[in-house]
Amino acid sequence: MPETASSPEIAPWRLLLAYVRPHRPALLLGGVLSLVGSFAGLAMPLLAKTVIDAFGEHRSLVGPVLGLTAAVLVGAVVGAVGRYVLERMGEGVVFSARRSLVSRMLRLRVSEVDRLKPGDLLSRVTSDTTLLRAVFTEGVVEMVSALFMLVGAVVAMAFMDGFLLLITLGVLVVVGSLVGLVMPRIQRASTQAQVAVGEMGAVLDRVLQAFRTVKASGAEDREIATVDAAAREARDRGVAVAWWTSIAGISAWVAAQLAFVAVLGVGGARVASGALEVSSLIAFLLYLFYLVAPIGQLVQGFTQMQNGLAAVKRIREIEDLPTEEIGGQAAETGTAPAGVAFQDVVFRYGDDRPVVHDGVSFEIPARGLTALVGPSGAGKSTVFALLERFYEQQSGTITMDGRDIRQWRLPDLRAALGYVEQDAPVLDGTLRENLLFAAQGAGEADIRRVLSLTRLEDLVARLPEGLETEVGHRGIMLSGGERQRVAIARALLRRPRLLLLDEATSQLDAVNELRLREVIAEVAKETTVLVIAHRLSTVTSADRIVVMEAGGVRAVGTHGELLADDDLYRELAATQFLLPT
Ligand SMILES: Nc1ncnc2c1ncn2[C@@H]1O[C@H](COP(=O)(O)OP(=O)(O)OP(=O)(O)O)[C@@H](O)[C@H]1O
Repeated sequence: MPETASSPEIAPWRLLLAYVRPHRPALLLGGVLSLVGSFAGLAMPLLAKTVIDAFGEHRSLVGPVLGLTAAVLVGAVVGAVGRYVLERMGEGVVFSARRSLVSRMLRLRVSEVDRLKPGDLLSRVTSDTTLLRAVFTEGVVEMVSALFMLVGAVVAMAFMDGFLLLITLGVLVVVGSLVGLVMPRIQRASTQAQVAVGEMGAVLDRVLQAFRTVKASGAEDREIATVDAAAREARDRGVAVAWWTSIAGISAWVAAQLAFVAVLGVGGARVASGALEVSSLIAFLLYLFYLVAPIGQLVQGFTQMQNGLAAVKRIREIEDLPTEEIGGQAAETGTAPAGVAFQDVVFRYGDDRPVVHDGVSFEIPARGLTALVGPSGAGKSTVFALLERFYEQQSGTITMDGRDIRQWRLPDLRAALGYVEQDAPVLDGTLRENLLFAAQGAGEADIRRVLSLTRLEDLVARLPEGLETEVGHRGIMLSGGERQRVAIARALLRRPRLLLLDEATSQLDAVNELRLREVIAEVAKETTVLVIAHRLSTVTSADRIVVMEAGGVRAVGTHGELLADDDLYRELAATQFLLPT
């Protein structure tokens, strides 16, 4: 399977070969067995001729009939084994393509995934990879064996009667040209069909992501119509493939019939004149029909090839996207609370996007609670995204422990951070799996400590199977406050040196808010905590508050200092944090 990225100019068939390279022995074995099967098939008319000749010459039929039977049996068995070997190899190709695609996908940069539609990505991993299987089982090998049959039949026919062969070949050339005209249309339609299936996945994904909103907005019918339009497009493209394939098929069939009539007429005359034996004419006609199947096979194989090539291009588009660079050398980074600093950081999400950070500078010492506040869109969550190195700033420096985070090895940097996103998701699985998600090695004592710290013991006691209870879509749905504390517990189990907590904007009830404040205060005693704060309780108990506005840092201070000195903060406190004025 291809390992390297950025090779847009490589021809798709080369990419296809790269997938099959590790499976060459199986392809060879399966191919040879299939050919042997075809060869047995090819011998059939000749063997039939020996039976007819023996009959005509009053010789024993035992030998020729046994030969014919053996050819049928051997051909069937060997062909079946060859087919199995190829199917098996096809599954292997699909498996390795899926594996490499998934591992590539999870290592993509966040900025790349931002631009992709999840549903389309899903369809590339599931349905496009499936098309690779058919390329080798029904594509390449069928085509090779069809060619073999064609050539074999033509050679055998040449031995029997050159003149009749000329007639046959004339018809074949006409068919070949017709099929050649149709092929590019099949190719175009199959690419469009796959794009349409991907698009349908993307539309469906959008609906499922916002399922409740769709229902609450009464938008079911409209969304059904959107999915329907995408499905219709996929169907139309599929029908176009079927249309052109059958045009190619019927042309081959009509040509064979025409050739049959011509050969029967001319051949009959030649038999009458004694230039040709009856048995040879029969064998010739059998071979003529043998040509029909391989031509159909060629058309079918070519269609599969086109599907596969289109799929390989779509798969490759993902494989060519840049992945994260791990960088640096593994280093012992300790477990002490970390200090961080932003210096003149300038950042935008893309070259054509507006500036989000326009010279952000602040410093946070190790240990204690720092609150980031500011109007919506000021760039607070972006501070976290940059610290996690989901994106890279265009200029300026971000340091942790005084060292530029770009010099850190990425896994080391992230291991030092605990990250709780706004509306942090609960993953499908047990509560224990959710807690251990970021720290697989954590022990029972660690779990108990974190559960007590995040005030989750009551929840665990209430759940029917405690930590082993399934939560999320397939199990018990947790409340907003519980989800948030589970997310904090998950981040804390990592023993972060810096905890990044993006408070959800949704209002928590008084009990949950008190619990959250206690949790944050306690965690801040042990480690550095940086909170994007939307609540008064978090802001007032912070050691320092960084006020952000329009991509810059406007002021830094304690709640009291900022209330006295900063107008924006006063306004925020009065409105956003519900401070009595
Ligand atoms: N992944 C992204 N791609 C492109 N633009 C983004 C992305 N994330 C955020 N932005 C833009 O960057 C700006 C700052 O967003 P950010 O989420 O950092 O603000 P915020 O201060 O955290 O806001 P809020 O308090 O509403 O969460 C916004 O204008 C937003 O549209």
